[in-house]
Amino acid sequence: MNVDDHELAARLAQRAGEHLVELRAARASTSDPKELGAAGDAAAHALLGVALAQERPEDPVLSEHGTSGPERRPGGRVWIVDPLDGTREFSEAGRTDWAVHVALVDEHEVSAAAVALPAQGLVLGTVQPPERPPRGSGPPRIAVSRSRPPEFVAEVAERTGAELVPMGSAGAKISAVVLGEVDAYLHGGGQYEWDSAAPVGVARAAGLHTSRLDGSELVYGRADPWLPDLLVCRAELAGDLLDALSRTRSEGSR
Ligand SMILES: Nc1ncnc2c1ncn2[C@@H]1O[C@H](COP(=O)(O)O)[C@@H](OP(=O)(O)O)[C@H]1O
Repeated sequence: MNVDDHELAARLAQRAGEHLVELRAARASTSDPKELGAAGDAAAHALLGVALAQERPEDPVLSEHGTSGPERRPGGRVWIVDPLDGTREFSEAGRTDWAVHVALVDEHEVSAAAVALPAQGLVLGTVQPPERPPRGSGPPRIAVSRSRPPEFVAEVAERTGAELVPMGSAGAKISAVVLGEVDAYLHGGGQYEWDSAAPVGVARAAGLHTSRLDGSELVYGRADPWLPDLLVCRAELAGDLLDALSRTRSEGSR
């Protein structure tokens, strides 16, 4: 079957997600959490690698396990995948904040993407970008890492009157913004392109603001995959959040 890149991303994220749900159910009582996370990551990685080699043999694939397939060309097409984002949350019974990321990057932009949230029964993708519900009343809600929240977020929350919502997985946090469950996601201190490429592609397709914390563009498909910080938020909040970030950082560096 010849499917386009948007459909392929969604189909593969869904398939890897279903596999992870089965594996999690089958091994939950027997594995220790680290082993369960590693087994899930390895299984989803193998599934995505085989499927992309079959469906797109001319494209390289980048993940935290390295690059496979043909050699990468600067600015050329590359699939950037995170087979299991939120490994820690995947191995904690009952948690739903983990995800599968599949993105296609071309000329340093995400051109097709999907994020599966298998424990929530959802796949969000550029094939059919989800519509966000209107923002409710009340203070803005900012999703942050539950295990490694950046030190400046409390200050940004205070300046903007926002509430912090700790959550695992970059994909789950960006999806929560896409779905209107929170209004923003702030991350600083470290990440790689595979942690954000797919959910940022979906967020952009859904009309959200996406940038580095200094407001500059997020650039994907670079030789060095280190992409340590990002902001994803409702477009109408971007000005206030970037301003609060800039003040917090300049006061902090004095
Ligand atoms: N300081 C840091 N350095 C490198 N990776 C980081 C990081 N902080 C978060 N990440 C990665 O970003 C993803 C989301 O993290 P968090 O839940 O803390 O927001 C996780 O990916 P994995 O689960 O795929 O390892 C995590 O490893």
